[in-house]
Amino acid sequence: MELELQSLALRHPAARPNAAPALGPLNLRVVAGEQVAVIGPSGAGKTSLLLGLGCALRPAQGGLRLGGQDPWALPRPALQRLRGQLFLAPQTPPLPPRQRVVTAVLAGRLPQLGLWASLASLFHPRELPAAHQALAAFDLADKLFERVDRLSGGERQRVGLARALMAPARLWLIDEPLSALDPTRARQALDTLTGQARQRGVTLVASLHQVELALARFPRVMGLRQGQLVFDLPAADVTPAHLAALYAQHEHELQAAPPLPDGPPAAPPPPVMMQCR
Ligand SMILES: Nc1ncnc2c1ncn2[C@@H]1O[C@H](COP(=O)(O)OP(=O)(O)OP(=O)(O)O)[C@@H](O)[C@H]1O
Repeated sequence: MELELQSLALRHPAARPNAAPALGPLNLRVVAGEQVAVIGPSGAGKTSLLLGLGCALRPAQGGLRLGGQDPWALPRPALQRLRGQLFLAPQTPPLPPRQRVVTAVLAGRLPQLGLWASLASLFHPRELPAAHQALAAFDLADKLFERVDRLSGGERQRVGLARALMAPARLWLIDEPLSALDPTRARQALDTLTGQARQRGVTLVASLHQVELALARFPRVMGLRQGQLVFDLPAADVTPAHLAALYAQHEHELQAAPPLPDGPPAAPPPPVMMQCR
């Protein structure tokens, strides 16, 4: 799904009336099937951007087009249909505590089921093989019938990501998918997400605190700071100077410079050093 922002500004309903917008005004275009990482210090506007793209936050100013449509100009049923084509994964997936993992993952399918089929699926999970496959992609196949409240934080986060593989979505909006994962799991989860998005032709926009992974795994990287776009570049063109400017006064969120994209190939890769949280 293609997306376009024209001087888009976003405010949270609870924001002080005189507060600056959480995001923008911002111009942006992402073509269908593209993969974009959004980085920036805490409070930069990354989550707000994803909420705006996911039609969970109404523009305060400017325009938004998703797949060529202005979602906020659509009649309600059409807006609901459009929302069914978006998958918005919050940092902490809202998983009911006593729910089984299988039910939580199959909930990703709900936008394409009717009301009765949705209700029935709560009691008699259908499509078990698909749920199993989605979980296996995140190394969670053995948790299919486990209760959600018996999972670790990282496992819960991966269940939230497995839902994306079940969703009939054309746009995945993923907020900090790796915050509860160790470095190895983080790399695996990101490879699964980007690989699956590519296979399905889904557009992927993900906010990340792991700058080195954003640069290594995404072709395009946007830097946000105080709601403004600092850069929007191919990952290979992002330099340590860009990152230093993006994280100025927030250096604790960026503890080391990334390996230079065209640095000497003989050197062994440095350990994962940039823990931005
Ligand atoms: N629910 C809210 N009500 C009012 N203001 C908010 C709300 N959520 C975020 N903001 C404000 O909007 C701005 C952008 O916040 P946002 O959560 O989008 O940043 P972020 O880059 O995702 O931060 P983080 O990396 O810490 O998650 C901040 O100034 C923040 O204080």
